[in-house]
Amino acid sequence: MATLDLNAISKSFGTAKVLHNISLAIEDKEFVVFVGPSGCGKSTLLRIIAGLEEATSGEIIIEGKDVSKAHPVDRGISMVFQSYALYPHLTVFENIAFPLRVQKISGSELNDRVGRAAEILQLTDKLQLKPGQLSGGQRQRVAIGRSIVRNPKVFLFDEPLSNLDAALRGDMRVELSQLHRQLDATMVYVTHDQVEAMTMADRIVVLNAGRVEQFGSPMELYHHPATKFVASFIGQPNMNFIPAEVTSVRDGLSVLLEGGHKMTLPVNTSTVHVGDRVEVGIRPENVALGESGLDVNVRVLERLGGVSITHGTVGDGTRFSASLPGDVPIIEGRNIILSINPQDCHVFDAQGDVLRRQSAPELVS
Ligand SMILES: Nc1ncnc2c1ncn2[C@@H]1O[C@H](COP(=O)(O)OP(=O)(O)OP(=O)(O)O)[C@@H](O)[C@H]1O
Repeated sequence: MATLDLNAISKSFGTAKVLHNISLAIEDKEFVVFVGPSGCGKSTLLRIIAGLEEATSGEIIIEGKDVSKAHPVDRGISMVFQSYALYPHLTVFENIAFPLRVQKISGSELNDRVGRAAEILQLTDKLQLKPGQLSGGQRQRVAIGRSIVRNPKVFLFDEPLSNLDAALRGDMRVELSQLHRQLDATMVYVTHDQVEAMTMADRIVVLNAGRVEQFGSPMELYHHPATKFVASFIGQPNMNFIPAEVTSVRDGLSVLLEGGHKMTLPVNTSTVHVGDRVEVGIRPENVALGESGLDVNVRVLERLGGVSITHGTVGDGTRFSASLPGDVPIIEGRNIILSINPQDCHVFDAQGDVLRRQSAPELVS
């Protein structure tokens, strides 16, 4: 298996620049997920790694070797597509064996490699069926089997679960995580689904408009988002953002939140001044019903059983959601007071960059 380094990758289609100077060092056996909204460039970046698209500038290094100009089949990578791309007239066995036949591998080696892939993917009793006789999840496993038999250095996945229904997607997430552990392989996975990114990745690359917003472990991104974009993309339900005015920068950052609540937050104040506008980010799960705190008008209450999600507003109508205990005694239309621990707040400047916490070490983004 292998390391994968991207050095200053840029890509333009005509005059449209879709990737800007992307550098990433992916470690051996790492499961890295590229996540971001539609059009941010994640598929293009994956296709450049695969050799299906050429970068305008920059280098792709696999296991220390520059493969930027190498043909896709010579890069030691294997890609699993969203559309499975199975041959309907061939059996599962022949679909999985296909890349080996192209490489003129036959006999017992072919049987062994297909057999091993089928075993890992629990397809052994399906080998004589045709793709049309399989469920969506089983078809996706056949597509993955076709990757496994090639013993690639790096596996690439382009939204492989997006054609599956929600329940099956959940199952396949677990299967893919197990597969990663079993194969001990370097994997790069593209999705727009932050839940897939959070649950499967060793590290996540958050892309926004062709740039890397942040590269870090799921919990780093959750606890220490570098930008408002990352903060709003990672975590369910989404983080709340309340406009605020800086009232003091002595002994922490004191702010007056829209709606009148005052707080002093333990963040680095070197780049903000009294009178500046900032936004305070608060996760729905970081609040509790209290005696003093944020005054929220509850518009809608969603009882999910174990938790209740309230959707409401503060101040002049800024939306605010809270995740509270299932049986919480709340009535729609009434106001509630939510207490907030200043340690749980994130503060973003006018550019959307986070003000680092005083206590937290600087994180490399
Ligand atoms: N062959 C192409 N020619 C011109 N523009 C392209 C081409 N391929 C992609 N683009 C543009 O590049 C940008 C990035 O596309 P890309 O498919 O990489 O985004 P994505 O993040 O994977 O989005 P999605 O989740 O919708 O697939 C988009 O603006 C897209 O229109």
